[in-house]
Amino acid sequence: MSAPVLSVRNIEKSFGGIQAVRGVSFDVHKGEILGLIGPNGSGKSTLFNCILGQLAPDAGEVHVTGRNVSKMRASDLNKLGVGRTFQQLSVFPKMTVLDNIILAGQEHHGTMLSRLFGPSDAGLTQQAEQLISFFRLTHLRDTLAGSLSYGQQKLVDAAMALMAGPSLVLLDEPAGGVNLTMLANLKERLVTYNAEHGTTFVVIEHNMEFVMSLCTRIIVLAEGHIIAEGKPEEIRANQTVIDAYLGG
Ligand SMILES: Nc1ncnc2c1ncn2[C@@H]1O[C@H](COP(=O)(O)OP(=O)(O)OP(=O)(O)O)[C@@H](O)[C@H]1O
Repeated sequence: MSAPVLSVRNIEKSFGGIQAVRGVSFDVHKGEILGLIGPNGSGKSTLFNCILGQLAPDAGEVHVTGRNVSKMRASDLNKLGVGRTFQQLSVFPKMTVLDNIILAGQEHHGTMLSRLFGPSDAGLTQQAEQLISFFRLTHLRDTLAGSLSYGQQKLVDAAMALMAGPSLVLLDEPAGGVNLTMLANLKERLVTYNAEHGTTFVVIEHNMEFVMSLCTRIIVLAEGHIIAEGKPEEIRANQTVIDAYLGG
């Protein structure tokens, strides 16, 4: 069997006296859409930031397709084929949808120097156009991103994360603040992208309906450790999970 796309091994992270993540381990295999859920303060963001090289864990390792990336910076992880979105939108409001997405591709492809003096495009426009079409944003291609609805900006954000042609994408609360119609659209597009490209997704999300319908497997964190893991229907019926959410 091939190496997991993502292997998280015994990650620990404390802030002063607060043990935010207490020895978390899990694997994610190619093509999975893994949901990472848990009550507020359970350690999801801290774990995400440790995986993505934005926080140095106190202990543990992160492997991407068998390679130890524990000490790697976020920008280098991106070059290895790991994409991400942020809880806060990362679009530039005064740039068009197309330019935002091309810029995300440029960040993946090269340094500032090569972007200034290298070929201006390198196929990025075509790739960006394809993603714009995929997310059904063609009519907004030349619109300034700042004038889009919040949900539309979330779609642009997702397209930006996919510009690197990543094998693994981490989505940080993709459904936050998005209306129901746009949410259904976002979910359907992510599922289709996953089916067409085999891209692996890991998703932190508070919206239970979204997570239950999007994910193939769910891991539940509480107080910094994993309390349950399984298919959405198993998690929905798990009494330990229900108790954790009710504060039991
Ligand atoms: N930079 C920090 N300094 C101090 N404590 C922190 C820091 N970041 C997180 N914590 C604490 O670590 C614990 C886990 O927080 P974390 O944000 O990872 O949880 P979460 O599950 O993502 O929460 P939420 O769902 O509310 O975003 C919390 O007790 C939080 O207060």
